Amino acid sequence: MPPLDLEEDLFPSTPGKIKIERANNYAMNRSFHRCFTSTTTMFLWVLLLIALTASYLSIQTSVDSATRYTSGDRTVIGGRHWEKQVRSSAQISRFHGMSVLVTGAAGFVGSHVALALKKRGDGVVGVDNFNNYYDPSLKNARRDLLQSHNVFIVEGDINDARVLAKLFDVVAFTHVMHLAAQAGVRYAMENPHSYVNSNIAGLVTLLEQCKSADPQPAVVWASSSSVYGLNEKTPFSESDRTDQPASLYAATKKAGEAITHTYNHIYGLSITGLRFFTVYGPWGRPDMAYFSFTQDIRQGKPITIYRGKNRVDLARDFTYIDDIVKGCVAALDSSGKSTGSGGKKRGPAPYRIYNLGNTAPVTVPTMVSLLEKYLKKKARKHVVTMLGNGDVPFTHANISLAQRELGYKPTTDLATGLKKFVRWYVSYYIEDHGMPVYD
Ligand SMILES: O=C(O)[C@H]1O[C@H](OP(=O)(O)OP(=O)(O)OC[C@H]2O[C@@H](n3ccc(=O)[nH]c3=O)[C@H](O)[C@@H]2O)[C@H](O)[C@@H](O)[C@@H]1O
Repeated sequence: MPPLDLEEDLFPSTPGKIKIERANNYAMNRSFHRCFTSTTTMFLWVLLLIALTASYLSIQTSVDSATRYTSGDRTVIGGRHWEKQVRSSAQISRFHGMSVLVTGAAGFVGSHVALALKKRGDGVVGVDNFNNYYDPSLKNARRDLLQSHNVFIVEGDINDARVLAKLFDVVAFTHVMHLAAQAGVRYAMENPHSYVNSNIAGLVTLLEQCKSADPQPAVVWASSSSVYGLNEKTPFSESDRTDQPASLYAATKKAGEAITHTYNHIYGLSITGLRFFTVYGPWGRPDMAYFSFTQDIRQGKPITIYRGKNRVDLARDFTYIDDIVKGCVAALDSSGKSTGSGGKKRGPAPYRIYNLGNTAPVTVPTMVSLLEKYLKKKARKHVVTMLGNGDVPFTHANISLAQRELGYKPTTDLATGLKKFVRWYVSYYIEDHGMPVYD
């Protein structure tokens, strides 16, 4: 009689188990025969796989190197379809409109700025590496939103000079809105190299492309309020010292300001650096406190609130996204031209730095109580003394320079802005997924 569960014996969980447990001849013969047949089949499959892999690799090497990249929707970068999408996205539909390359276009600020520019008739092309620093599905959703407004986002890294060169081959960008960066203050202790990679190496790769382009674009880019570091003089003004950063993140942004200055000085690139102050709002970054607190409060999880020395509450000059977008667009509009071309400077070009804040610092516990109100749920608060993790106790922007030169005037206070954020959060995460709005 053959053993009943032969299949199980042929795939023993412990190698050799079959011999010990089932040693009758019939089983051995059948096993040997089956094993032999399956080994031959497997061998043939392996041969086939090797042949397929070899032919795939040979096709790939014969194709232009730039076409090896593929975009998120598997569009071949540099291919005809890709080029058509880039051109269509860069189409200007208003008199004296700009064509803008937005880096970090699937990010929080990038997606908002890209959409605002497109809506008023500028040509916009995005580039983003869709990394997983936070949930990439949120970035994909932002991409879908932009796509529905005919803004195409190329999936590529700003460190990839070939992708940037391809983009500039296809479109003579008048402006670059550079928002791609490794954000977050505390994460720099976990992954320091990602800050150097994006905020320094990536910035230089992008500037190299901009300086060589003919015509050169004007560059507007995101610096950070964190460059004021351990300063105690408030509010922070652009002319204040920025030589005592409290985090590696801040240090890379400060380095970015120095690097952009050299490209302005040597190559005549028009540069505007915007020091953003804790930007928040709909479609925001889940790593930021207001966002992660919202998630935790909703789920009944405890939140950790940092407190300064002597039990002083930490405070931030929280700035609403719509105000930031207006500041970015005004900076682009007023940027002035780069003077060089093909890597040669032909005269001095503007170099500007502005604070984009709200000028109304709010403490973290007050921010939490606003969230509690809008979520209709109490937070489980765990208050701890601020760790030496790169945080600064207080930020407060002096925005008079941006007010004067950009016409920047923030209009949204934290209560109004957080209410809008919670409304978006509920519609995006809860209503869209069929879950109850409030617990
Ligand atoms: O203004 C800026 O330049 C920076 O603003 C934010 O940095 P931060 O102000 O630290 O924003 P959050 O991480 O949202 O923290 C806000 C406040 O909440 C506090 N916090 C954060 C996290 C937490 O678990 N508990 C807590 O009390 C922080 O100490 C801080 O005072 C952004 O995350 C940076 O990318 C940006 O560059």
